[in-house]
Amino acid sequence: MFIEPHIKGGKRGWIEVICGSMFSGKTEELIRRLKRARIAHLKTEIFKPAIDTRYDEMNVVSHDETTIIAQPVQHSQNILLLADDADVIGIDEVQFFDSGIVSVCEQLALNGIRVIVAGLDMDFSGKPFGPVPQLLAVADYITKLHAICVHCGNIANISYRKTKQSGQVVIGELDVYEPRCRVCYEKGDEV
Ligand SMILES: Nc1ncnc2c1ncn2[C@@H]1O[C@H](COP(=O)(O)OP(=O)(O)O)[C@@H](O)[C@H]1O
Ligand SMILES: Cc1cn([C@H]2C[C@H](O)[C@@H](COP(=O)(O)O)O2)c(=O)[nH]c1=O
Ligand SMILES: [Zn+2]
Repeated sequence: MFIEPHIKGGKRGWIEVICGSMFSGKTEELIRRLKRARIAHLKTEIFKPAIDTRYDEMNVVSHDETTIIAQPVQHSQNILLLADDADVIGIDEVQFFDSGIVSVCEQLALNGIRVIVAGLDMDFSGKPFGPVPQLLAVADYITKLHAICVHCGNIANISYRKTKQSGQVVIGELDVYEPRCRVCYEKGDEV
């Protein structure tokens, strides 16, 4: 479990990254941290890339249907404009943002904001996904989560794509992806 850092005096910002495969609980963990911040009477703002309309155009929704109100944005720079006077900012599906999201997060943290981002560390082929490696490099706190391999019940670290689509970005759910462990991932369609 992630323990919120206790900062002595002054308003200091920092960057938290929650990463892992699909179904590992990234969105649930993001929502949990944001709800706790609200309980502490902190002002929160939540953003997601406009491309992700799977469950809902506006809200961030986990696979288990936990929900929180969010603002869809087209470009990372919009977040700086919409941040208002937030104490805590959450960003889901951060892998889909342009590379400018890294400096946006750093700027927000410099401004004293706690920035929590959640996203896929790897795509379906095992390649690092979009800005996530750079975000991991500049993060103050990192949480790596794991799903359960749908074939053997072990810890799953990667999202296996069940279709033949080859592009990096293919929005989908269990119809397109399943979380797998290393061994079951290597077996491909022969699992
Ligand atoms: N194979 C699986 N392993 C773990 N959780 C799963 C699996 N399949 C479905 N789930 C559900 O997905 C939830 C996590 O959803 P979510 O937070 O949206 O994950 P992520 O954002 O990492 O894709 C779990 O609490 C569980 O109910
Ligand atoms: C592995 C992988 C995933 N995607 C897409 C599929 C989903 O729409 C999101 C991930 O959502 P989650 O909250 O982490 O379950 O990303 C993709 O476009 N390309 C990939 O390689
Ligand atoms: Zn497995």
